Amino acid sequence: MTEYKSDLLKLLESRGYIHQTTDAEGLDALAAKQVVPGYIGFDATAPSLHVGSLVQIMMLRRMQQAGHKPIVLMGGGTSMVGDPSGKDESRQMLTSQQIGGNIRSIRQVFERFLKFGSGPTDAIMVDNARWLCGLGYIDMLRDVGPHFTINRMLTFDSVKLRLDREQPLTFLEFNYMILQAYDYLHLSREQQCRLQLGGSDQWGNIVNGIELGRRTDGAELFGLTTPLITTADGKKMGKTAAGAVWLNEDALPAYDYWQFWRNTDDRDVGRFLRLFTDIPLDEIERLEALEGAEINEAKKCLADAATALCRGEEAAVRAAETARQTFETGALSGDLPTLALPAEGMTVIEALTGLGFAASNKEARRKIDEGAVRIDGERITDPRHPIGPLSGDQALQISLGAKKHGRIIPAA
Ligand SMILES: Nc1ncnc2c1ncn2[C@@H]1O[C@H](COP(=O)(O)OP(=O)(O)OP(=O)(O)O)[C@@H](O)[C@H]1O
Ligand SMILES: N[C@@H](Cc1ccc(O)cc1)C(=O)O
Repeated sequence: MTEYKSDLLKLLESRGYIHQTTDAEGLDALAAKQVVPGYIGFDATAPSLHVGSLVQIMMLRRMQQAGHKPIVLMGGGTSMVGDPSGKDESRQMLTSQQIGGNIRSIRQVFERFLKFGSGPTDAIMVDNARWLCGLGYIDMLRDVGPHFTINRMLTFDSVKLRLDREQPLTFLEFNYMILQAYDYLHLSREQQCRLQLGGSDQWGNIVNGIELGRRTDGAELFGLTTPLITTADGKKMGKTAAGAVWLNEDALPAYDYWQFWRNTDDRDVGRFLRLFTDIPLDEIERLEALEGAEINEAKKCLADAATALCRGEEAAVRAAETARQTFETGALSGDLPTLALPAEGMTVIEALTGLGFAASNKEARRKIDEGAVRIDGERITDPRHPIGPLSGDQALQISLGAKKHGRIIPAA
C-alpha cells in the first residue's frame, strides 16, 4: 500500500476507491497543500442514477470529507451524443426533452450526499449543455481539433474495442471523448478544477482532458479512476436480475433499496461497508470478521447506513422495521409494495406484473412454474389462480421467492 501524505488519497486508498491515478505523487502533494476542486460527470441516460454511479457519488462525498471541493457535472450536452465507453452498442439517441427531464429527476439525489453552497469546500453543480451546446463547429474544430490525432484516438478502449469486434462506432460517438476533454479544460479555466474522477471505463476520456489542458494552457491536471465494482458473483454492480437498483425513491421504494443491501453476498460485506457507508474502518473490521449467522448483523448495518445516506434516516428505520416484521414476526407490514385490487379481483399473473415482480406475463408464468410464488405462505401452481375479491380491511401477502413480498388490499 502506498504511503500517501494527503487526507484525500489516504481516505480513498483505505476505503478501496483507487484503481488508476495519472500521477499519484503529484496529486498527493497538491491535495496535501491546497483545496482541490475535482469533478465527476453524470450523463442523463435515465430518470435516476443507479448503484453503479453510487461509487462515484461517494467519491465526491469523500472529497468533501477530506476538505476538497466537489463539482457535480450534469451531462446535458454530452447526453446528446452518448458515451461509447464500456458499451458494446450505440446508445439510443435521447431527445433534448428526455435529457432535460432526466436531469431534473437525477439532480435531487446529490443533496443527500453533498453539502452545496458557495464556501470553498461546498459542492457545486454545473451542466455542460451551457458551454457545449453553443459551440460553433468550425471554431471548435480549429481550437481543439489540432490537439487530437486520429492515430491516438483509435488506441482508446472506447474506440478500439468496437473496431476490434467489428461493431459500428458512429462518428457522433467518436466525438464524445473530445467533448469530455473540452469539459475538463472548461472547468479548469472557470473553476480551477484540477482533478477528474470516474469509473475505470472513463480513463481514456479523462486522459484526453488532461492532455488538452496541458497542450492549450500548460495546466497540470490529474485523473483518478475507481475499479468497476462487481459483486462477488462477478456481475457489474448496478443491475440485478430484477432490474437496476435505482437511487431515486420514485424508481425504487426504500424498502427494496434496503433489501438490496441486506442481500449482499457474505464476501462483499466488508468492501461495500467501506465504499458505501461512513462507518469507521475499525468498526468495519469488526463487522466483516463476523461469521455464520452473525454476518447478518453486518448486512443489516450496511443496509441501514446505505439507506440512511441515500433515502434519509427515517426511511431507513422504516425499511428495517418492515423487514423485521416481515421476516422475523411474519406479520404483514404497511410498508411493503402494495397493489389495490379492483372489485372484480384479478389473476395471480396480473398481481405479479402489477407489483413489478415480473416484467411480463411470460415471466410471471415462469416464476409460478418454478414454484416461487406464494400467497399467504401457500405455493401457487395455477397461473390463472384468482385473487379476491377482498373487502374492508382484508389484505393478502404475495411473495416471490424468499425475499420479495407485496401486499394486496381492496381498492378504495
Ligand atoms: N459498477 C460500477 N462500479 C463503478 N463505477 C460504475 C459502475 N457502474 C457504473 N459506473 C460508473 O458510472 C458511470 C455511468 O455508468 P454507465 O454509463 O455504465 O451506466 P448506464 O448507462 O446505466 O449503463 P449500464 O446499463 O451498463 O449500467 C460510468 O461511466 C461508470 O464509470
Ligand atoms: N462520460 C461519463 C459522463 C461524463 C460526461 C461529461 C464529462 O465531462 C465527464 C463525464 C459517463 O458516461 O458516465
